[in-house]
Amino acid sequence: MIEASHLYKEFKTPVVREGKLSGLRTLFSREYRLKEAVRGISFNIERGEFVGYIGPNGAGKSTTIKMLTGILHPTSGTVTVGGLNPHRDRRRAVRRLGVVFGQRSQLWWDLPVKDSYDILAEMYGVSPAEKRERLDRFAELLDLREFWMTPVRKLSLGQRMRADISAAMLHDPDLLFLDEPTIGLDVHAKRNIRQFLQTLNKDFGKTILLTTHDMDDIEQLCSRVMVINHGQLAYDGTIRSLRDMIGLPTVIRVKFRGGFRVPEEWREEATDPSGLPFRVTSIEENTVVIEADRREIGTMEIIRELGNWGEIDDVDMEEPDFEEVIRSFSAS
Ligand SMILES: Nc1ncnc2c1ncn2[C@@H]1O[C@H](COP(=O)(O)OP(=O)(O)OP(=O)(O)O)[C@@H](O)[C@H]1O
Repeated sequence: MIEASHLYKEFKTPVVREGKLSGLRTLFSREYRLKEAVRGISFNIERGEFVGYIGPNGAGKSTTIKMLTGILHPTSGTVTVGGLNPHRDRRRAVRRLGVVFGQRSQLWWDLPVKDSYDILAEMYGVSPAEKRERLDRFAELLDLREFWMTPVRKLSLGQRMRADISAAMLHDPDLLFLDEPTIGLDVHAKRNIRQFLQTLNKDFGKTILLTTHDMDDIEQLCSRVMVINHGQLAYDGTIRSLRDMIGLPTVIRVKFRGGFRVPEEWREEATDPSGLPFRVTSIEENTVVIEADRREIGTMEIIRELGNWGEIDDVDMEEPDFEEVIRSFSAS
C-alpha cells in the first residue's frame, strides 16, 4: 500500500546574518545551512496495517508524512502510495488518501462544520447519497450532530478533531495519515478518537499510519511500530520486541500466600547481583518486587524460581514505560 525506498530530504535554509541590515544581507546571502531531516528511509506498509510512527522531537516524522502525502518532494528516493507517485499523480493520489494534522485544521474556520463537508464533497466528487451515508455513519460513531451547525472556530479541540477526521474520510480513502491526532485532548476525547480509528481499521480495512507522542495511542492501536531517530529508521517491528530489544527492566510483583523465604543470594543487599538474571528491588509484607531483563530470562523461569521461595498467590507484571523506550532512543 505504501512503498518508501531510500527516502531522503534535506532542507536548505539561508544562514541568518547578525548586525546592521542583517535582513537584507540574509536575503542576498549565498550561504546556506543544510539540514538532513530524513536520511534514507525504506519501508513497506501492507493494506490493512495500523502502523505507529514515533520518535523524539525533530526526528523527521512530519517530514516523512509530508513526503508520503505529496506535500513535500523528497530530495532523493522514491515513494508510491497505492501504486501511485504522490507528487506526479497528485490528483489521483489524493483521492486514495486522507490526512489529518492535529495542529492544523483543514476545515473552513468561519463556516459551520456541515458547510465544510459540502465543499469537500464537491471537491472530491462525492455524490450526495454517498455523502449522506458516510456522514450518518461518522455522526453516529463520533457524535458529530451536537456541533453540526457550529462554526469550526467555536469548536472545542476534541470536537474539531472529530470533525477533521470525518472530513479526511469523507471521500472514503483507503489510507489515512494522522499526525498527532490526540494532542491536547482529554481522556474521554482520546478514547472516542481511538475507538473510531480502530473501527476504521478493523471494520473498514483502512490502512493507517499514525504519528503520536502519546504512547497509549500506540499501545492500544498499532500492531506495528516504526521508530525514527535523527532522520533514520531505528526500529521497525512489534512493540513487544521493541521493549525487549531495548532491555528496559520489566517490574514483576509476586505476592505470596503465607510465609516465604528469599534465598541469600537474591536478597536486595546481595553484594554481587551481576551474575543473577533478575534483581530483587524490594521485599514488602507478603510481596517481593523484582526487576528482570526479559532478554535474559523468560517469565516462566522467573515464576518457577520464585515458586521455590514460597506459595505464589498472585503475579503482576509492569512492562517498561514506553516513554522510557523512546527516551532511550533519543539518548543514543
Ligand atoms: N521547512 C523546513 N525548513 C528547514 N528545516 C526544517 C523544515 N521542516 C523541518 N525541518 C527540520 O527538519 C528536522 C525534522 O523535522 P520534523 O518536523 O520532520 O520532525 P518531527 O519528528 O515531526 O518533530 P516533532 O515531533 O517535533 O513534530 C527538524 O530539525 C526540523 O527543524
